[in-house]
Amino acid sequence: MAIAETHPQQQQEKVSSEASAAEKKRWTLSDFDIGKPLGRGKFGHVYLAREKRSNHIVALKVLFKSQLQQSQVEHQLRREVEIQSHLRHPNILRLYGYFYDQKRVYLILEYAAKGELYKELQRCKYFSERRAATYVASLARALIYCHGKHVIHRDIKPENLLIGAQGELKIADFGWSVHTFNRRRTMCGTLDYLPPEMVESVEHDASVDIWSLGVLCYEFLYGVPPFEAKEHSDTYRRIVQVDLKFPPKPIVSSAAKDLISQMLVKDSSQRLPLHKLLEHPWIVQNADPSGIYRA
Ligand SMILES: Nc1ncnc2c1ncn2[C@@H]1O[C@H](COP(=O)(O)OP(=O)(O)OP(=O)(O)O)[C@@H](O)[C@H]1O
Repeated sequence: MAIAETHPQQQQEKVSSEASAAEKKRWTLSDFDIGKPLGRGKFGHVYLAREKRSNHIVALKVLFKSQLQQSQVEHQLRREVEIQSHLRHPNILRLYGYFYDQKRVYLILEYAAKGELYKELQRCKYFSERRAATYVASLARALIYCHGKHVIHRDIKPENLLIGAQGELKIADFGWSVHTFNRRRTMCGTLDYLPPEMVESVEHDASVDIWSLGVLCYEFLYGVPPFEAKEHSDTYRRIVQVDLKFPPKPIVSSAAKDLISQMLVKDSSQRLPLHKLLEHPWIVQNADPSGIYRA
């Protein structure tokens, strides 16, 4: 598929290695037929679009440069594009490429046909254990993949999750993600000189995603996040104290509560590692191995 070949890194490499070769293809708006609006975000709009040559359906996110500049998020966007365009996983929304004109930046994204997860959660109030476990397992797999590439998401929540055509979950927003080792350091081999606390800090930092996944698992099953409170300061206090309570309704199995309790642990080194999560009885018994929830 033509469109998959053109993430920015590849464009860059091709341009430098084939400097004298024929002009390298770059995306422009005229490569796409624009369809219905899919939604709007803080910085622009998202449209259904079709790449004319391949007929491939994508979501085209149009961001206004002026708004990005005003909110000083250009740096964040650059990082998001750099990170997301290099990730290939069935549960991570693909970013195929980008282009820009004078006023706008365009992101060519995988189209998630079933839309936003948080709307589904609002509609259902809370999910069944089968559905929640299937989603949690697929997110754990996606995060294991990210962490293996030293990428920490840091912002796992229902608003950042989309649902694909088959019902599979897709992590969509990498705006707060970080690449924990800069490439020079790893590639030059200076890793050898890093002290243990810095080597360990990768694992250590990655455990923030385990916490967020625990919060998300709770929210899937109860319909509200675990440390919710009227005032910000109360939520803050409840998080710091890990004031975790399981309400009597809806009824949730003790296996699910056990898993959540093992993820929402204050000492980050004691949180259940994601590969262990996949072996937890609640996941094994409830998650659909295909990663697809069928109603
Ligand atoms: N790849 C996609 N496939 C299908 N629908 C999408 C896709 N990306 C975005 N949308 C829809 O467009 C809406 C706006 O997306 P966008 O990412 O711009 O904003 P947001 O995530 O809601 O907010 P923010 O501006 O804070 O990032 C989403 O809420 C979703 O409904």
